[in-house]
Amino acid sequence: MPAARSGPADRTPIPLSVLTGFLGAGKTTLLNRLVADEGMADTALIINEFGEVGIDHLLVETANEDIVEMSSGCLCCTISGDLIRTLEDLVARRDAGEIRHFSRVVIETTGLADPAPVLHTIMNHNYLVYRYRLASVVTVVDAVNGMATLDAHAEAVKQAAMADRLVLTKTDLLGEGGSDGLDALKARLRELNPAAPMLDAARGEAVADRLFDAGLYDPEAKTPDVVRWLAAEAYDGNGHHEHEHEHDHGHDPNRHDEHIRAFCITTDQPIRATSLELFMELLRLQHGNGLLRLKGIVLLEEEPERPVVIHAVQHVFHPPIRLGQWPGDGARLTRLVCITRDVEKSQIEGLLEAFTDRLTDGGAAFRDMTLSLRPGGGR
Ligand SMILES: Nc1nc2c(ncn2[C@@H]2O[C@H](COP(=O)(O)OP(=O)(O)OP(=O)(O)O)[C@@H](O)[C@H]2O)c(=O)[nH]1
Repeated sequence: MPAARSGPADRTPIPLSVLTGFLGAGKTTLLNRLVADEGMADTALIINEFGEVGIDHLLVETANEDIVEMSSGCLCCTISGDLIRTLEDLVARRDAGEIRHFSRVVIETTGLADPAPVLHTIMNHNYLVYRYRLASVVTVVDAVNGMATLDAHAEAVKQAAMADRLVLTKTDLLGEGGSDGLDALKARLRELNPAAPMLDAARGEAVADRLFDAGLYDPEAKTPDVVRWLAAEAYDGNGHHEHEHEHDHGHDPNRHDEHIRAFCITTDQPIRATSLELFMELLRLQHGNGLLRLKGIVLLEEEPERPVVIHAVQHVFHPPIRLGQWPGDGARLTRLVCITRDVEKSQIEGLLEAFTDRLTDGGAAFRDMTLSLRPGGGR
């Protein structure tokens, strides 16, 4: 196996994407196409079994029993032991130059899997959290059965709501008159998840670069591209996506979608660094389960010119990242985009206000009472 390493090991955290989607949605079919995609050349793909992905014709070299290299350069590996071991092993072999250098990891989850525990596993691991960072959640949705699956399964709704990219499969099977159904499915997905681009697999749109380069960092420039990542404008406007349980549009109130909220909270009130930590901690404790995704850029009182980027998937918060300057038009505004299940905008807004309110000195009471519990709390 050729080693692509020269000099010291690259310690830049490796972007990691999770590919999910309901049973039979078309994950394996998509992966089959992707392993031949040149855009996968620097990717290590983690799947459950080689048998599921018909890779034999693309196989170039077998590094060992768990890892094979495709003609595209994509490394394909099965889970050996558990996911933690596989990820540790991959990065150790890359550092040692035993396998081809890769700069992206994609993990395929099984059909019923909730992607959150996969991310928890990695982000709660003392070492892996520094070697990998979440780039994107990609959710495959079947255009033929998608509506029925969303009606029947809360997990499918959750998978769609927490995605950074949505891939529609089987649109080729819709035929004449199928476009109404497709439009309705797209509208439903858009309401669940206002910002995630939808890519049509049958039209060849689901290529590696469009699927997996959805993280905070611009893959070319390797600098944070917060404006693209937050896509805060997708949550603006008519408030339709913030559907605060009005039940005025004839939906079955038991539909799983009715539990999902997608909204953006904006404020020009700065927050102190310690208050931000407490805000995140309380958010995690009170609403972690329902916080499907949270992405944000935050105005700090101590250093208003250097915003902090925060990112959470349910109970797990990434280590915050401090930027050198404000992105885009430079407006110094805290923006939090949230996709939640059974958590209202007013609940998160209220919590943030408690920590930014000048009258209460930015939640001084909370801070003073709780800081002693968190020795050396900041990252
Ligand atoms: N016509 C058509 N068939 C598709 C497409 N995507 C998937 N299929 C078919 O749908 C079936 C299920 O696809 P898979 O790729 O196995 O689905 P999966 O999500 O991996 O399924 P699980 O591993 O069971 O969760 C297979 O028969 C595929 O051939 C598509 O875009 N068009």
